[in-house]
Amino acid sequence: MSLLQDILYKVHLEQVIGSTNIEVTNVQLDSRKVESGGLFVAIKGAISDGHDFIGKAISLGATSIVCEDMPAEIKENVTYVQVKNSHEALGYIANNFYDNPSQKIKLVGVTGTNGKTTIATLLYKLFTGLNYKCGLVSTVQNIIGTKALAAERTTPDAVSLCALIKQMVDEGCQYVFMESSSIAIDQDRITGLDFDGALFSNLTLDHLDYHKTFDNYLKAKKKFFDELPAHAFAITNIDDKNGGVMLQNTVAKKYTYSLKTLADFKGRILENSLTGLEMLINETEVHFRLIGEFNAYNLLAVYGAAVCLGEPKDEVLRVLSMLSGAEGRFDYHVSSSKIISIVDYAHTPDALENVLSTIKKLRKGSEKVITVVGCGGDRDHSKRPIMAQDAANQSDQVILTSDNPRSENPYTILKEMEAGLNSAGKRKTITIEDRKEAIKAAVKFANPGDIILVAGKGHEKYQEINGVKHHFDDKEVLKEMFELLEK
Ligand SMILES: CC(=O)N[C@H]1[C@@H](OP(=O)(O)OP(=O)(O)OC[C@H]2O[C@@H](n3ccc(=O)[nH]c3=O)[C@H](O)[C@@H]2O)O[C@H](CO)[C@@H](O)[C@@H]1O[C@H](C)C(=O)N[C@@H](C)C(=O)N[C@H](CCC(=O)O)C(=O)O
Ligand SMILES: Nc1ncnc2c1ncn2[C@@H]1O[C@H](COP(=O)(O)OP(=O)(O)OP(=O)(O)O)[C@@H](O)[C@H]1O
Ligand SMILES: N[C@H](CCC[C@H](N)C(=O)O)C(=O)O
Ligand SMILES: [Mg+2]
Repeated sequence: MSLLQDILYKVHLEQVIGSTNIEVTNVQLDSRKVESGGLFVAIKGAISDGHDFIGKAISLGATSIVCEDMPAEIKENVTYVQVKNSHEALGYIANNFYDNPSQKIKLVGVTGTNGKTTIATLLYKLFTGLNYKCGLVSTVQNIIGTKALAAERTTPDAVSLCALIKQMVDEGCQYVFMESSSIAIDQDRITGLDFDGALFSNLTLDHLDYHKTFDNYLKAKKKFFDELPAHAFAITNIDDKNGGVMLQNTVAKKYTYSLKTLADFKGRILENSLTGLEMLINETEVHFRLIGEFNAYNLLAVYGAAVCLGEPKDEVLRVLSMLSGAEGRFDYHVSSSKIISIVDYAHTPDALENVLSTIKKLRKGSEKVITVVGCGGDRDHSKRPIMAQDAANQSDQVILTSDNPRSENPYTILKEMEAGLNSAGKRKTITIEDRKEAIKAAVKFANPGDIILVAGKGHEKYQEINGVKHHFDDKEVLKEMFELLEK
């Protein structure tokens, strides 16, 4: 329990009606979860307006309300706090309510279009390997020590996030590695957290449905670095066009990593094959189990962060060389008839291009590349035609299929993808809406030595159709089809 006046520390107040000298027992941004003695923060969202649920929150026992607009009806025994920005206020309130857990551990955040999960997961595995108890907040899962919890989003809302970090602190974690998605940064889900370090991977096309312009998307990522404290470190990929911009206005200690130019953490790829990466990192030669140039970047970022956190370089490289990546990221399998299948979470044009160019470089001879790919519904439309053509550019055969159609008609999504194909692309592409049938067709088309890429869903264990999540697992379906067709 805490006093409302303490919980409001750092919040920009406009007006207060009622006493702030009252106890708050729970903080909620969803009226349906409010319990007796609760503080309800009304947020204007994309779908609904939390201000419409203030009455409901009070009927469930809320005694404090934080809002941008004062309601017409003011109830006795309820304290109303008007703020300029409810999202930002919620960030500070959540941190104060949970007693600022991020100040009690080392917290490192990762942002960028692609690579966040990989980098955060590798950091978690590395520091666990260095004998620390660690927490992970990621798209695939959240982990406290060795206990895995399901993750609903990449970066949870401010209340769930602070509660999670508090649990990590209470259970003795010394480090927390987390993904900071651009949407979460924009919605102040990470406002008020005390970061010790931040990493930037890259910025390419995604989430324009939400951010509207590339400039807004860039600004959301940059806000993370602009708000870092001076004691934190900030590491950027200087080979990315926007890598420098990210650190322009930060007061944190600045570091760079690169595969192409001089940098604090400099890497060079000596060999890139299906057995892994042979790299020179700041003059030390190391072999890694991860595959592909994009993972060379991820490994450099992880190495840089570990060095910034004071770990001995040789020990970092020794542990890092033994690690595998995150589930569903370049997840590689060879069937009994020697057909190679790769499940990868590439769901942006850049990621798809990277995965396919990695596959291309790994090909030895005349093996065919068969790509199965779709695009998610209720997400950025602009990436759909581009991803179809990207797939066609670097594959011998493309099967367009459904990803998570969500509330959209899957055929509309597929039509938008097909519209991006040039005539050569059209000739090698077929569309099979049913994802299971699409994977089956790919396995049928493949001969020994050929490579099947199933892109877009990676670790996901479901397919979301009209608000219902049906069990679906690309790796499981591939296995089933190999068993069925290779008998
Ligand atoms: C577009 C977006 O990010 N939406 C998120 C956002 O919703 P919103 O603010 O628009 O909420 P809303 O539904 O309009 O409701 C407004 C407010 O009214 C409240 N409400 C609503 C109904 C009610 O009865 N009572 C009530 O109090 C809601 O709790 C909310 O506070 O805030 C909600 C609470 O945190 C999130 O659940 C919701 O995530 C939706 C489900 C989502 O799909 N988000 C995705 C796009 C997302 O966040 N992705 C990123 C990036 C992914 C990546 O690249 O890895 C992520 O970090 O996961
Ligand atoms: N550094 C990188 N640069 C470009 N592409 C990458 C990089 N790292 C991974 N990828 C590709 O992007 C896909 C997603 O990687 P990852 O899950 O690590 O990214 P993410 O930023 O967490 O994505 P999301 O925002 O959806 O959670 C991978 O499956 C791979 O195809
Ligand atoms: N975190 C990303 C994941 C996309 C994964 C893809 N399978 C899809 O459903 O579009 C998002 O919510 O936009
Ligand atoms: Mg992620």
